[in-house]
Amino acid sequence: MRAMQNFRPRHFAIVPAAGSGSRMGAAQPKQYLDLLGKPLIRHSLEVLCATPEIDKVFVVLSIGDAEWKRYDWSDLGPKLVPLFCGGATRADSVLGGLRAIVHEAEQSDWVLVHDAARPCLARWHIEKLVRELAHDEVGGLLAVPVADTLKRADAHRHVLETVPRDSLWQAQTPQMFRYVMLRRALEAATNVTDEASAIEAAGLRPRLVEGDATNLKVTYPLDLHLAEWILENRGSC
Ligand SMILES: Nc1ccn([C@@H]2O[C@H](COP(=O)(O)OP(=O)(O)OP(=O)(O)O)[C@@H](O)[C@H]2O)c(=O)n1
Ligand SMILES: C[C@](O)(CO)[C@H](O)COP(=O)(O)O
Repeated sequence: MRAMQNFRPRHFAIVPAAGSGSRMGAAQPKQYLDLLGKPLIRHSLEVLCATPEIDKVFVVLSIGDAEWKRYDWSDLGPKLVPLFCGGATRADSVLGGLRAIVHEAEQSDWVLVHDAARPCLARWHIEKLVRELAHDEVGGLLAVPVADTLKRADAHRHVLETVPRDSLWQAQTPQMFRYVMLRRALEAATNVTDEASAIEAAGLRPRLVEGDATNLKVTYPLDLHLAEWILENRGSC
């Protein structure tokens, strides 16, 4: 237990990076694809490690990951800790990471889960999330309001309904919750695609913190080109 006099909840980042990138269709997992001369994963790791509010960055890699050790990460400093405990699903990988830090994280510490597949994370995204959720009872996530009209379709792609979009948001990452709350929620959850879903299933209501569209998830080949443009032109957009 840490001394109370210098008590400040710590912020641990967990970066799930154990996916196969099947929708990208590349020869290697998308987190290692070249993006402006460095592996895609490195972009958000650099930002997380350089952000003073973040105390440690745990990267969850697949057990058989043979790419990680091909790179020199030493310039990112001692904050960065690789964990070879990825699972079959993203939620399994995040839970594996949470379990791996059980002796380091305390109940009141915050965990920020960030997709390795979101390389355009900016420091202001992290700082805004940490600032706006600092006193929140539950925690929350970066999100952007839905801008397109949304349709629900049947199996034959015929429209069933237009979904009112005025209260719809697209979830992003980082998603930030207290360590024990998040671990227990994920241990109880089934078939969740983000951390907030597990928290909601526990009967709690995460807060949305507005980010922006530059923090896209690189899922399909086009997204890699969009990420490249964003990283090269972020200052002017
Ligand atoms: N078993 C898994 C699956 C995904 N992820 C990570 O979760 C993030 C978001 O997942 P996604 O974009 O779906 O990545 P992939 O699962 O690799 O992509 P795909 O679904 O196209 O295979 C990625 O950083 C990915 O590496 C993970 O750590 N463990
Ligand atoms: C966590 C997430 O990025 C929020 O939008 C998204 O759910 C990840 O989905 P994926 O299918 O695992 O990429």
